[in-house]
Amino acid sequence: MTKTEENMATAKIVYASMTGNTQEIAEIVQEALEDRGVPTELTEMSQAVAADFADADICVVAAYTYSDGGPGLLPEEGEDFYDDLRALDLSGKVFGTTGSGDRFYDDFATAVDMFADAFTAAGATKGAEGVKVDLAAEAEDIDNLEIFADQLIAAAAKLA
Ligand SMILES: Cc1cc2nc3c(=O)[nH]c(=O)nc-3n(C[C@H](O)[C@H](O)[C@H](O)COP(=O)(O)O)c2cc1C
Repeated sequence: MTKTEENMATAKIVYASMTGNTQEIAEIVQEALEDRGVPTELTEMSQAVAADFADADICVVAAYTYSDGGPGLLPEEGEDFYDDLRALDLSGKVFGTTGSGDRFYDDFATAVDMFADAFTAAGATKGAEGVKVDLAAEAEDIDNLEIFADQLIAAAAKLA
């Protein structure tokens, strides 16, 4: 496992965002983790490969949900990433998922659940329930994202 000198966990957040809502959510999580002493790398999904999670103790995906009329609900740039993620061995790592959606849709923020399933398939341990945000994050969402960060850190400490 990757550890800093103080035996503190490190985190990696990969996000997909079309209009900025999920990017902001990812940045809120990054800031919350860093405020709590966890060095956190933030990468846009099309610039990342799932195997990058091998270098982190806490793995986070933040993704919007996008239904194109077909069965797909993942961001287009997330489809390969999703398949690659499922095929990894991330045992010993903690994961959390979050993202923006729109309550107007029946499949509200379903990508948050789908990425959680992919992490589970990869053998990672869920450190916090997924946080689904309706459009842009508001004060209550920010509180929930800070709790999410706390729970991920606590879960990583337990696994270490
Ligand atoms: C064509 C289209 C389809 C969408 N489908 C869904 C959907 O199935 N479920 C959902 O929760 N949100 C859906 N959304 C809403 C987006 O997920 C929402 O606007 C989100 O805030 C976008 O996040 P971003 O700003 O990070 O890109 C859809 C948006 C568009 C434009």
